[in-house]
Amino acid sequence: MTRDIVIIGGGVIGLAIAVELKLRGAEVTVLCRDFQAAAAHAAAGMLAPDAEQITGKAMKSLCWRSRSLYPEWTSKLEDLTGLNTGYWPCGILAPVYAGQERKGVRVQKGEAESPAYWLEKAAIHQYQPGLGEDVVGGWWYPEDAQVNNQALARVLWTAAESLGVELKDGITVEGLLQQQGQVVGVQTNTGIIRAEHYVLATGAWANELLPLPVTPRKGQMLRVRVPESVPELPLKRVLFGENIYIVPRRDRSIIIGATSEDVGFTPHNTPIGIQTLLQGAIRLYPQLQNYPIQEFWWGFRPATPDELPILGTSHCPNLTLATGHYRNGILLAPITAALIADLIVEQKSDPLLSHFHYSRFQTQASTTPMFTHSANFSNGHTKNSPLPTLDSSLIIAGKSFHSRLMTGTGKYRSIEEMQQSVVASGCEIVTVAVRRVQTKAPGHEGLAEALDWSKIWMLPNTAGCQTAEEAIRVARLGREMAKLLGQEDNNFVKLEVIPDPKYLLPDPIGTLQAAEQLVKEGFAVLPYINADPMLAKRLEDVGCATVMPLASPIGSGQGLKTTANIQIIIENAKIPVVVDAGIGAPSEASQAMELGADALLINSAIALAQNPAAMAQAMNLATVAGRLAYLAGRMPIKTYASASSPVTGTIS
Ligand SMILES: Cc1cc2nc3c(=O)[nH]c(=O)nc-3n(C[C@H](O)[C@H](O)[C@H](O)COP(=O)(O)OP(=O)(O)OC[C@H]3O[C@@H](n4cnc5c(N)ncnc54)[C@H](O)[C@@H]3O)c2cc1C
Ligand SMILES: CC(=O)[C@@H](O)[C@H](O)COP(=O)(O)O
Repeated sequence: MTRDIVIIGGGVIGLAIAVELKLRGAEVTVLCRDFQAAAAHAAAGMLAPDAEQITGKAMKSLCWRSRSLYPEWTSKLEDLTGLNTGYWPCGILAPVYAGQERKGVRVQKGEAESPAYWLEKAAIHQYQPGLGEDVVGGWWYPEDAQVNNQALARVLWTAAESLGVELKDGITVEGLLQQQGQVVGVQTNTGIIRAEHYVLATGAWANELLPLPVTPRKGQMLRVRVPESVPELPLKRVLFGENIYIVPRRDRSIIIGATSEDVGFTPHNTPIGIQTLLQGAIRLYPQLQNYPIQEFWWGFRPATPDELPILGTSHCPNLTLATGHYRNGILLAPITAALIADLIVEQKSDPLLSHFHYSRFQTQASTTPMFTHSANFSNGHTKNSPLPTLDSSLIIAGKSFHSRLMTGTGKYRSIEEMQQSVVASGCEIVTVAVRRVQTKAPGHEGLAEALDWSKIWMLPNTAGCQTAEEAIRVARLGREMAKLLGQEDNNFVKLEVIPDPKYLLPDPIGTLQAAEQLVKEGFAVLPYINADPMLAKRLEDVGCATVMPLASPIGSGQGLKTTANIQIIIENAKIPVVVDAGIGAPSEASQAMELGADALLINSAIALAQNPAAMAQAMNLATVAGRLAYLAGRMPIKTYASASSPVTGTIS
């Protein structure tokens, strides 16, 4: 059984899963950037699959199952905590105006598990006094309900705490550290945290960590209060109109929501947003106009292109996805928790989960292939690609990159050739020799200005440094250089300590000393080393961000001469392994990636090609091909031939 689980995200989904996993005996940690920023607090708390007119058999079934879990689930949480969730099976009334009847989508009683009743004008006004005069009828959904989502979020947090879940608020996960198809840790703002299994439940922010098609859909809300002069609760059920809903709580507050805006993570309430809500609410239920306003707020729904959640396994066997719940995350919390816990703890996959798997987005021709960035294919050939694209980002010191090819800037015949090659390579990281830029060495004049540093991440290198002390000094200059070029937060340095100009072989002792010091100073250190597995381990232990073993001497173009040692380094490293130097041809680039290298750094083979830009593109394709081949898994090598066509079952 999987026991040690980290959940990233402490919204309603992350906490519901945490509680469920803990109740099933797992050790659970929840890492949450900001509990208060979760959509869980911003929602209205409607449990409304019928009023929302959820279509699609699988989604309907998921929603109905979740709604039916609610009474037992909330009473279990209330027993655990002694707190109230405000669950209220109040039903939802959906009044309509002339011309707005929801023709053709009516759920009639008996058609499914969820009844709905049409009320004519007289009936609806009698059933719910105080509706706007122009309401001409409406649907009554008796099974829909509500929960006080803010109370629920608190109850879930308290339940998790009392069960012994480790709750860490204020922790941002900056990257998923992956090695050989597994998540081996998460890089956080306070260091690396490791577990056996990980759950991604970061709501609208999911694609900061994985290239999932989850985007924020902003919703603005407000709350009014029933004045004391009104003795009875005037509303005892949710009113659900076109683009407006009114949710009365038992504590006399009334929630009015919600806008649906595609504005990214733009914060704040806006006059137009609030005006639209107030107009809609007053038309539906006019007496609201005199109720005192208590509060405005906004939140971000995690939306997906098909408006369905992303649930289940991922490209890594020890990473489970639970995000993209869009408008129905409060409703779907109990079923999500149950299905995800079944999957992780019991390896039991409910058939429903197959409808919500992330891979549905990979088969659409128009969608960027998941986990592999299209920037790797600058001619766009991947648009309809049937390639297995189960790759994730390259993460170095918590920063994610889609391209696994890094390039350099030296040895080009002209700045223009260098610029074209960088573009053709699709690379996102370019290394720059700090000393050569500072001294404006030949070929390095105007270099800093030649690239668009808003798109390319600079990797300052300490080329030309013969001792640890020199390298430390140049690394500090490099950090300042990156800052001057607008990369304020760039703390990367490619550490080169090379005493000998003939073979350009790095000094292992000087490199280790400099690395230790630079890590202490807060650098993300990427040390260039001979392919020495022991040294690689020592550098990892002192906190380097990667190791960069050489394939063969710098600029030699001899290709992979250190295969066996690189293989050992890859096998043992928990940080990315970047094969650097000596790659001469795309076949060698591919070969290094096929071994399982996380990335490559190639300079001379591109700069010295007859057509550098074409070679850059070839290196790009080879890097991607090698990576895919590594992920796909090479067939075993056999001593003897083995017929390709089956011999069994043939006609004799
Ligand atoms: C205005 C509005 C009204 C809504 N009304 C309803 C409704 O009536 N009924 C309903 O069912 N649903 C409703 N929803 C939708 C529902 O709120 C969401 O679907 C649900 O809250 C999603 O839950 P979640 O846990 O996935 O994400 P969230 O609740 O947003 O939680 C995500 C958490 O992850 C944390 N996080 C993000 N990135 C990181 C990181 N890198 N490291 C660490 N932590 C991270 C965030 O800080 C946050 O705390 C509404 C949403 C909005 C905005
Ligand atoms: C630019 C740079 O950092 C080089 O020192 C690097 O090692 C690349 O080597 P090749 O030029 O052999 O690709």
